[in-house]
Amino acid sequence: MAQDSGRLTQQPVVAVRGLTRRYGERTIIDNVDLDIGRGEFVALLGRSGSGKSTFLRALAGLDHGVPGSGRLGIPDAVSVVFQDARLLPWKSVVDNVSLGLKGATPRERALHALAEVELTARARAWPMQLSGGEQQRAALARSLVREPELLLLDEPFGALDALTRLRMQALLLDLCARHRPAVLLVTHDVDEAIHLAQRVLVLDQGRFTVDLKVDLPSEAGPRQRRFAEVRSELLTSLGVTQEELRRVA
Ligand SMILES: Nc1ncnc2c1ncn2[C@@H]1O[C@H](COP(=O)(O)OP(=O)(O)OP(=O)(O)O)[C@@H](O)[C@H]1O
Repeated sequence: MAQDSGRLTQQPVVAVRGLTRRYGERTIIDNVDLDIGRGEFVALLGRSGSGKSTFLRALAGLDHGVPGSGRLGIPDAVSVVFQDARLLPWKSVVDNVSLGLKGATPRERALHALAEVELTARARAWPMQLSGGEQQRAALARSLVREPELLLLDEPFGALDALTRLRMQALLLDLCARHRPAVLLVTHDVDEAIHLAQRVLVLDQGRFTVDLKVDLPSEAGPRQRRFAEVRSELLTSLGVTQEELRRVA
C-alpha cells in the first residue's frame, strides 16, 4: 500500500484504529486503520458491496448494533450528507437548515449557509418544491452550518444529472476550501474521486488496498498525464482489465 508518511504534521481529525465490522459470518471491515488530517479531502472507492457505506456509517456513529471492534477517534462536530437529501417535508428549507442549531441567531446562520450554496431565493420554499440538485444544496447547507470538523459524504451527487453533478462538485470544492473540514467522500465515480480528493483509498475485502496521493499538477499537459495515470491505477485496482481499459479509457 502506498503510504505518505510525512502527510500529517498535526493531530489528525480522524484516527481510526483496528476497526472491524461484521454482518453475520461476514467480516465487512477487517481491522482497518485510518488517519485524516485537518482540511484533508479523502475519497473512498470500492466495488459495489465492498463495505464503503458500512465504513462511513461506523465513522458517523450510525451503526449501533452492528457487531465489531476497534477505536474510533472522531471529532464531536460531524456532519453527514447522503445520496438523498433527507429534508423534513413539513418544514421550509430554512427551517430544515436551522433545525436543532445551538447558539445565537440560528435563522440568520441558516440563511447565511443557504446563501453560500446559492439557495437564498428558495429559503422559504418546501423541500418538495426543490429540484434534486437544490435539495442536495440544502443538505450541504444544513451540514455546513454546523461547522463540522469532519464532513462525511455518501454518494452525495449519485442521483444528479451530469451537469448538475459537475456544478455541485465545483461548489463542494469551494465550500471545503472556505471551511476546511476533513472530508471522507464515498463514491463509485473514479473521475469524481480524482477531481475532488487529495487522496484516494480503495476498499477491497475489508481492507484499504490502495492509499494514493493524487497530486495533480496545475499545468494542463502534466495534469492530464497524471490524471490518466491515477485513473488507470485506480481502475486496475478496482478489477478493470487492461483490455477493458484500452476499449473505454
Ligand atoms: N444491515 C445489514 N445486514 C446485513 N448485511 C448488510 C447490511 N448492510 C449491508 N450489508 C452487506 O454488507 C456488504 C457491504 O455493504 P455496503 O452497503 O457497506 O457496501 P458499499 O460498498 O457501500 O456498496 P454500494 O457501493 O453498492 O453502495 C454488502 O454485501 C451488503 O449486502
